[in-house]
Amino acid sequence: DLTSDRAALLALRSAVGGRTLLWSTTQQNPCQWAGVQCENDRVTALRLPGVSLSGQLPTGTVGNLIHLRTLSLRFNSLSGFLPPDLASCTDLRNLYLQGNDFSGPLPDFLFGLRDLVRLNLAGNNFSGEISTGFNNLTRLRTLYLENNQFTGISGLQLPNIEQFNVSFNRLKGSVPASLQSMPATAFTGNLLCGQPLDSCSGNGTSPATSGSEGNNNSGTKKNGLSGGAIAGIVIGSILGFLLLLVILLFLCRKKSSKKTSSVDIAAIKNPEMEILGEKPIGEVENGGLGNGYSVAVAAAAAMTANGKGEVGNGGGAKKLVFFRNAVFDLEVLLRASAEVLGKGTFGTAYKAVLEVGTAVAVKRLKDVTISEREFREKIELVGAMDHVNLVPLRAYYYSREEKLLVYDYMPMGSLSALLHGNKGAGRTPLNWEIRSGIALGAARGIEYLHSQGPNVSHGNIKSSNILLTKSYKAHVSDFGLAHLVGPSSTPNRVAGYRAPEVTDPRKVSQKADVYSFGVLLLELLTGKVPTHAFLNEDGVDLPRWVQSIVREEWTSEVFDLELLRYQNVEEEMVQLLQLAIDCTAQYPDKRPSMSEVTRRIEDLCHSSLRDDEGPQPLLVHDGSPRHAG
Ligand SMILES: Nc1ncnc2c1ncn2[C@@H]1O[C@H](COP(=O)(O)OP(=O)(O)OP(=O)(O)O)[C@@H](O)[C@H]1O
Repeated sequence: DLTSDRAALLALRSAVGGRTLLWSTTQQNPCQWAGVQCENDRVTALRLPGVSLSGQLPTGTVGNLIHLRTLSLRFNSLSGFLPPDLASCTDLRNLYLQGNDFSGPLPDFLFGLRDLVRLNLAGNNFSGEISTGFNNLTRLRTLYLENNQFTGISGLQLPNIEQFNVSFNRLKGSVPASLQSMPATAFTGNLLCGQPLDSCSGNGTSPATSGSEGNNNSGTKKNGLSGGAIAGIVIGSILGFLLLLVILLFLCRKKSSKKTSSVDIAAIKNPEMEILGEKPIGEVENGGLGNGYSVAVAAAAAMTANGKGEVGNGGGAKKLVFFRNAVFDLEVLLRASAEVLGKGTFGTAYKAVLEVGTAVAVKRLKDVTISEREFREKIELVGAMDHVNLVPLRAYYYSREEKLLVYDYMPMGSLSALLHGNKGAGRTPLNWEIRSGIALGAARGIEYLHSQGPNVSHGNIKSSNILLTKSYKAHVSDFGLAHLVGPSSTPNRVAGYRAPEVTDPRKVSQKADVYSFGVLLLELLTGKVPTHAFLNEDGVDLPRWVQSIVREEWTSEVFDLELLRYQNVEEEMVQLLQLAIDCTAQYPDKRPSMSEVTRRIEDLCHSSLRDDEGPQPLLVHDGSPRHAG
């Protein structure tokens, strides 16, 4: 009953201490204690992540909480073996023990916990074989065992597993057949071979064809190309050749019209502009709203010269180049007015609202020091990026005097404004769901950029470059612009996000993007602005401030008060915090890749949605009860 559960919790408190000491023993009902959750007068969930528990877990503590469904003791300093009486907790579905110092081989009783759905033992000192006992756990969907000392993995059959990682152990041999569809990152940092890693043949230790899993198919598959693959290569080559031909023709054509290319936008003889009596674009900078001129009008003026979204075929002017089909009517755009959205590193951004109500954002770049050719090459690459979590660049305009970029307008503005803007009444509270969703969207956008090649990076990740739709979907903006402008135009406010190794803002590596993203995560979690202002206030930057607090084991002190209202997600918050800390590691090599970052955020979003199996089991159509997950 609850009395015995209370006694078990008190035994835990006296054995491993930590912030469980804050539990009020005068309170008879343990269900009120931080991290404890009850149902029907029994403790069903115990979550004590990052509360500096230390030492060995003795029997008679968690093992006596026999109705536990979720046990989370992650990111503490627990050590030694797991208590054998944990075997009594047969209702356990979620067991999170990552980030401790547990050691020894995995105890057999673990494989008697048949209801286990999620098991995370990553970042401990477990050793020995990853036992085939796991094959008994048919409900298991998540198994994280990375960063331990495991030595063997053969015979593992987990056909239902969805999330799996055994990277950075001491595993040898071939990857078990049932796990070959997992990404290679699930196995890296071991001496494993075979799909999805390199083929086993050649090293003599564990050839794929004679591997313990005996997957002969995978061996033969790797050695020869199928007819389809050969046909694909041939067709691909022909298409590539044709593409090259088209590019060459395009370049020749461009060269022949080079003489006319210095005509700028203001010089375009456009009747619409004369009717409107607009000022030249150079006067806009200080005028902003109300000077009777809009950048969009200038852009539209440029666009209407041939009515097809391209200026100057034969007129001698430059082109406003669209990357995709024009989504707005140019005639309508002509009548749009612009308002200043703000000045940024690369120039001023304007919002142009069309008569029909649609809006575009137009950015006027300043300090573009690179040549026209280089600019066009780089901006073409930017325009080619296409992902749901990027702000699409619709078009650009280049002349000696003016460089304009036309983007989709994002109605909810930036994450920065959302986090640090209106703090008063009427503000929409930013709950965990919104924040973690933004983190995930932004991560996916950046991951996509990084997937374009090892040298493709964003270069300017920060909260004012994460723009939001009405449903708070995150879109990464400004990608690639850092490579277009001179170093002089980088203001101090970027400094809070910049990785320590970055000296030239035009040369920002992917790992430096990861650092900036880590700072952004910290900003999301703490609600603090990572600028120089912050640095002056506390004498250290945001990553170091957070690290110092976490080191002092007061993890929850760092979180934004608005977030702390959502106690049931503290586990996920701590996990995201840990990720942010990993991303802001001083040395680039120690930081995770963006795809790893995305995966980890996906996992924790996943677990915050499905971590708790509520008191009411879900009913499936056949009427039998089914637990979520
Ligand atoms: N497509 C867009 N939709 C809505 N708002 C935008 C859009 N692009 C930029 N903004 C907003 O306009 C303002 C100025 O943006 P801009 O990108 O020029 O500068 P920044 O993001 O503050 O700094 P940086 O230039 O270093 O990225 C910012 O508040 C930004 O959130």
